[in-house]
Formats: sequence, C-alpha cells, structure tokens
Amino acid sequence: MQKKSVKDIDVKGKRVFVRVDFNVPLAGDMITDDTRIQKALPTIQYLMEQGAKVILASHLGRPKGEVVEKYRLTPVAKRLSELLGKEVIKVNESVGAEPEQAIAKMNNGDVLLLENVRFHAEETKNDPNYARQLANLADIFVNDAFGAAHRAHASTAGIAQHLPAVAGFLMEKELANLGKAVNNPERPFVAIIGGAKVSDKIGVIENLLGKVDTLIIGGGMANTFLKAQGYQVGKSLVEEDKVDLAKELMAKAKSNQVNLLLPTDAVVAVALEADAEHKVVPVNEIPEDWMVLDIGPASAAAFAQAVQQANTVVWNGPMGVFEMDAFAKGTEAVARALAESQATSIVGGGDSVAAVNKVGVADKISHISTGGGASLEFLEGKVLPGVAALQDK
Ligand SMILES: Nc1ncnc2c1ncn2[C@@H]1O[C@H](COP(=O)(O)OP(=O)(O)OP(=O)(O)O)[C@@H](O)[C@H]1O
Ligand SMILES: O=C(O)[C@H](O)COP(=O)(O)O
Repeated sequence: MQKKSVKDIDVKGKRVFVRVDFNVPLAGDMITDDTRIQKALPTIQYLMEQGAKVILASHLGRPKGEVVEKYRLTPVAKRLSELLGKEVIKVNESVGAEPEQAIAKMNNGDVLLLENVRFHAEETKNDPNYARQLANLADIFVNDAFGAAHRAHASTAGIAQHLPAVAGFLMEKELANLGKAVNNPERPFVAIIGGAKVSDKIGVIENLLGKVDTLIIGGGMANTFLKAQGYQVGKSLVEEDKVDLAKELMAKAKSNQVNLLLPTDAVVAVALEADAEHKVVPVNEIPEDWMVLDIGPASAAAFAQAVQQANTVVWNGPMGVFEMDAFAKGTEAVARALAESQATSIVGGGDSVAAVNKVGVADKISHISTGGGASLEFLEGKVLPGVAALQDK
C-alpha cells in the first residue's frame, strides 16, 4: 500500500515534526560519515521552501533513557547548519518548556533540532504520554527516518496516532528502491551480513535463508557461528546464548540448499586497539587470549568470488573493526568486490556505508540505504512499524 507523502499535504506555516535518522558514526564529537544527514536534506529543504517550521527529531546511539553527553545531537546540528547554509536552532530537550518556547519563536522556513529522543526511556518503550508530548510540539508528522522505521518507538510510531502522518522523500525512495531489488531479485542472490549487533541481526538470518542463494557471514556476527562450528574464539565478541541458534541456522541453510560462507581464516589481536599485536590464523587456531577483529585474506578472497558470481547483492555490517586500519582489509575487500561486480548492489547500515565511502566506491553501488537493521527487516518481508503508522494514499 502506498503511503501519503509530504507532497500530498499543505505545510505552509505549519509546525512539521520530522523524524530523521541522524544516528551517524562519531569519533569524539567528529562526525566520520554524514551520509544520513545528507540524505535527509531533500525533505528538509522542501519543507523550508514551502514555508513550514521544521522541527527535527532523532536518536543517536543507545543512551538507554539517560542523558549521555557524548550522544548529544550538538555536532549534528552544526553539520546540518553547514549543509543547509542556515543556522539550525538546537535545543537541549525533546519535550517540555525549552522546545515549546523555541518553537513559538520560529519563523516560517526555520529549522530546529530537538535533543536526542533516547535520553527519555519512554521513547523506546513507545510510551503514549511521551508520544503525545512530542505530538503537542507540531501540527504534522513526517517520517523520513527509514533507518529507524523497524523500531516501534514514540517518535517513529506512537506520535503518528496524534497527528496527520506522512512519509518524507528519503523514506519513499528507500521503500521504492529496496522493494524493486527484493520483490524479484535477479539470481544468484547473495546476502553479506556482518557487524556487531549480533542478537539484533541473527534472527534476520533465519528469514534470509528462505530467500537467498548464498549467505556470507563475517564481522562480529561470524564469531557466534565459529563457536557453533566447535572452534574456540578466545576473547572475541560472541553471544553465548545464540550459539545453539547459530547451529540451527547452519542446519537450515543446509536443508534449504543455501550456500553458507563463514570465515576460514581471521585476523586476531591481543586487544581491541589500533596498534595491538595481531596476526592471521586459520579459524581452528585462534589463540585463547586473542580476539578476532577481521576476516582473513583467504576468507576475503572467497567472499569476493561469491560476489563476482552474483546478480543481486545485499550487504549489511562490516567484516571487521574497519575503523582501525589493521582490521579494515576484509571490509575493504568486500567493498571493492561489490564495486567491481555487475550485480545490483545494495549496501545498508551506518557503518557499512561509512566503509564504502572510506574505500571511495559509493558511486559504484546501485543503492546506498540509510537503513541497517531496517533494510534487513524490509528484505525479510516484515512490515516496518514506522511505515505502517503512516497514512495510506
Ligand atoms: N569481529 C568484530 N569484533 C568486534 N566488533 C566488530 C567486529 N567486526 C565488526 N565489528 C564492529 O561492528 C560495528 C558495526 O556493526 P553494526 O551491526 O552496527 O553495523 P552497521 O552497518 O552500522 O548497521 P546498523 O546501521 O544496523 O547499525 C563496527 O563498529 C565494527 O567495528
Ligand atoms: O543505526 C541504525 O540501524 C538505526 O539508526 C537504528 O538504531 P538502533 O539499532 O539503535 O535502533
């Protein structure tokens, strides 16, 4: 069902609450990749041109319902001001007197950024009172946060019960592009899953096993599978309580005749530090006190070969701790393989997109999605709560 868009309503002079996904990768207060901010610009600029009062809301990180200084949206407001060429008003709260007073002073075409909505525990609980407080700030709700659309939170879903609720341009574009790729994927269809959000994404794998021809697993995610294969993984990131699930998934891959590719070698280090002592080992020789921080060269070559043979590739989650050069080679190899392939390629996830940008191949990817978990859940065929909450056309 097509959702109403920001173009379907009159926004002039209205207070428009726009949920964006400004959950950008940061190093201190430096934004290391601003893709998610850039991609939200068309909706923001359109609303400014139409004379709306633009009230932006986002989460950043997972502050668990408390004010965490490093997760303030101040650096984001600064970057957005530069990109818009206009000062963005930044407030230090998402509800209550401070935003209310600042919004009352806004002129048509002004842009205001609320503080991180996850500083309130009520946000992730989709608390109706908090949703109502957010809704009280505005006349219209626009959801442009595709990256957070798989979350049923107060600012992505709850608020839509109180205001006319429509999709932004980024949301529309993501749904159209991802929909095209997954409804009838050209085969072989290969999915590459990595990153660190193991428990978040391991469930996704189950559903993908019914859709893809080849499933490649790397990054922190792979460690749980290596453990399930009986290897010892030392001090690596691993989710012990998901080891049995990993075993079941390996069995399901076999019965579904899905080619499951796991790392056969790894870069291990003594600590999670940029200059830590490190070496390449086969996965059956991971030393007890070391940790896996990247896939090894043999795994990278095997993964690249599978990508070469694909006609559709979906990638979410880096193959290692790519933020540190010593552990970036596996991720960079996969990014290059995608860039060189003729396949329709979709890359999603804050860090995966940062990796593609770091290698300089973003223009060779068919669709860069701002959604990580969201794009995966969409690919699974799930209805995203942030989309379901919007009005139908
Ligand atoms: N072997 C590993 N051990 C520990 N951390 C890892 C390992 N491999 C990758 N990572 C970390 O995973 C993080 C990215 O994981 P994440 O699941 O958040 O991916 P993402 O692309 O940002 O997707 P999303 O947008 O859903 O968050 C990076 O910070 C990276 O350092
Ligand atoms: O980075 C993401 O995938 C989105 O911003 C959602 O973040 P979350 O996984 O913390 O809900």
